[in-house]
Amino acid sequence: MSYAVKELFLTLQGEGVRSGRRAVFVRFAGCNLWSGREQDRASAVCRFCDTDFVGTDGDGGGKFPDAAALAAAVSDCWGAEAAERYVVLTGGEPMLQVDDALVDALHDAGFEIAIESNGTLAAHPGIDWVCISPKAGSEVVQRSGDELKLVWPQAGTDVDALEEWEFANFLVQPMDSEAGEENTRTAIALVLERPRWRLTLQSHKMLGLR
Ligand SMILES: C[S@@+](CC[C@H](N)C(=O)[O-])C[C@H]1O[C@@H](n2cnc3c(N)ncnc32)[C@H](O)[C@@H]1O
Ligand SMILES: Nc1nc2[nH]cc(C(=O)O)c2c(=O)[nH]1
Ligand code: SF4
Ligand SMILES: [Mg+2]
Repeated sequence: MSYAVKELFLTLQGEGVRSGRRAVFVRFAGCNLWSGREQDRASAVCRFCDTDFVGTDGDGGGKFPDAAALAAAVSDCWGAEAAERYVVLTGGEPMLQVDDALVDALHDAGFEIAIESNGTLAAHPGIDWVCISPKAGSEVVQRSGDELKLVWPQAGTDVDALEEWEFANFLVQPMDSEAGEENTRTAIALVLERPRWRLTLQSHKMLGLR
């Protein structure tokens, strides 16, 4: 299978439990909860997306003809260091494209594989670190993993129901929007009410990283 990748870059994981870790990010093109076009945002299932995932024209992006080609690009981007090789598959929605061949090729290249997914498609069982970020109004089928990252606030979210899901970590991330500061305050209030949850901030945005 070929893969449509918007951009591919080296940075630090900015979000979640593994925030601060050196990682290659592969941002797959396309999402099943929004077309990515501004004129469709108001009618999309997911309306707060902070990301351009349309097309393959970003830095390091392109159409990769097969898993070996994409794994080679990830490896080149990481560099020679053999230890702690770490790749984050994101998007758009990565589970629209991630398959056995890609998971095997990345593992063969020595990478630990993380995913950032909206959870509407089952995560590939070979992925080593599963982060699911549920979207109100969508049907989440992937209800287990390493971290559940709830962007807050989202009207229509049943937080009690989310707490029944099988995640090792429950994180709340303020929604980046015009109401950003208020969103941070309400996220803090959620954590103060519910000790099981922890606050995570999008540190890459504060640090000027991608
Ligand atoms: C762009 S999404 C791509 C992966 C996948 N489609 C998903 O939604 O999880 C990457 C992460 O950014 C989060 N995110 C998107 N827009 C955001 C915003 N405006 N504020 C805070 N987090 C946001 C998502 O919830 C997700 O955890
Ligand atoms: N530095 C950095 N960390 C991230 N963690 C999750 C991201 C994403 O867009 O999936 C992201 C991102 O876009 N940049
Ligand atoms: S599901 Fe993820 S990529 Fe898709 S629109 Fe929402 S935040 Fe953006
Ligand atoms: Mg991002």
